[in-house]
Amino acid sequence: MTVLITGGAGYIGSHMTLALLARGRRAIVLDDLSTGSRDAVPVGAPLIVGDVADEALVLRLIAEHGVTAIAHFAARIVVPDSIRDPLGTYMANTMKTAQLLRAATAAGAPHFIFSSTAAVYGLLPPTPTPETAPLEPASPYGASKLMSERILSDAAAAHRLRYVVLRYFNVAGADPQMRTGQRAAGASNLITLATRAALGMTDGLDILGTDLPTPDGTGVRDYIHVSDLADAHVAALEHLEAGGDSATLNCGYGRGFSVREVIDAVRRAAGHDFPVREKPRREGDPFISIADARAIRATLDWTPKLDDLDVIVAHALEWERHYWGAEERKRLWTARRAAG
Ligand SMILES: NC(=O)c1ccc[n+]([C@@H]2O[C@H](COP(=O)([O-])OP(=O)(O)OC[C@H]3O[C@@H](n4cnc5c(N)ncnc54)[C@H](O)[C@@H]3O)[C@@H](O)[C@H]2O)c1
Ligand SMILES: O=c1ccn([C@@H]2O[C@H](COP(=O)(O)OP(=O)(O)O[C@H]3O[C@H](CO)[C@H](O)[C@H](O)[C@H]3O)[C@@H](O)[C@H]2O)c(=O)[nH]1
Repeated sequence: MTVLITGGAGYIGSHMTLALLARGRRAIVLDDLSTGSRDAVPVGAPLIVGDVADEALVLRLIAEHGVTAIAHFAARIVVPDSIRDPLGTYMANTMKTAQLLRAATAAGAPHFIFSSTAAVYGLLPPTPTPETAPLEPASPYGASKLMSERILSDAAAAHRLRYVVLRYFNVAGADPQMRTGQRAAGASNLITLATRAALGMTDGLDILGTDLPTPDGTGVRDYIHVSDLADAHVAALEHLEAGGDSATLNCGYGRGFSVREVIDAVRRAAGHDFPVREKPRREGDPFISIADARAIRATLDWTPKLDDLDVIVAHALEWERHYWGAEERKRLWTARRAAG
């Protein structure tokens, strides 16, 4: 009963590995370290450096370790990169998911958990957004994930495979014990950027749009703590192991916060102010993105423990401080100043 975690050296996969080990489960990590980091893989889970599309390798791992479930996190995740390089994105996300599924079905691994995204819903979904909302991804990234969902459901229908697709909303925060967190220097998500601005690693934060049709004019998102998200994966695995049906579920808390509310939370956590500039809206950003989270609550045995923006932001800030260290923060700040 070993779980193969692809992308387990990355941000979310490393949290799921911790969550599994905490339950006394066996986990192995397959990661090519393209964006992940060796240090992120928790002690207790062997790391195999390799590609999810290496079918011979995956077949060998399944046989040698007795793999009964695959949690597939490995992907290229940067939306603007997917617009610049759609073919690379489809190859990395969609084709490689198909290749991984070919190995999984050939070896008879019965359970599969897939990391999808709210980006499958497009720019103007109904809010809160149910799983039945129109699927109109606005980027190759969202489309690559939607196509993977379809491939997975077709493969499951034809083989002895059951799955849970989790469509994440906005993932943030870090392990409360600071064992792992966001390690990408180039991370572009709001909470990471705001905490780095508060720590003086950058010269401030841009609010991307203050004239949106939202209560305070800034974008609204459903921020979910990464450790709660990891627990949702474990609950999804246990659902499948208990004989539960395949399911596609939103993964969010079902409530939203604006950019200004996030900034206020970061100011509270840091105990001081930091520079904030008002800029035009970002092309292709949804105004509001909030999960209709009823289906996940009804389907999985999952109770979020960290549904509090102040907690999410405090953990993100503590991680940034802990991970980067004072010297590195100073170096990043100086490099940023030199770059203008
Ligand atoms: N971070 C978010 O806010 C968010 C939101 C929605 C969905 N997701 C999805 O969650 C998953 C994990 O995202 P993350 O934020 O942890 O990203 P990440 O970049 O930190 O992790 C991805 C990991 O996959 C590895 N990888 C990439 N291609 C690989 C390959 N071909 N073979 C083996 N390993 C490979 C990378 O080295 C990295 O360790 C992704 O599928 C992403 O699309 C993330
Ligand atoms: O410097 C910034 C960065 C972001 N924002 C705003 O903050 C909100 C959140 O933006 P993020 O970049 O943190 O997240 P997105 O909602 O754009 O995207 C996230 O959710 C998507 C799903 O909808 C995808 O999964 C994507 O990978 C993931 O990063 C948005 O209103 C955005 O305009 C700012 O004001 N300033």
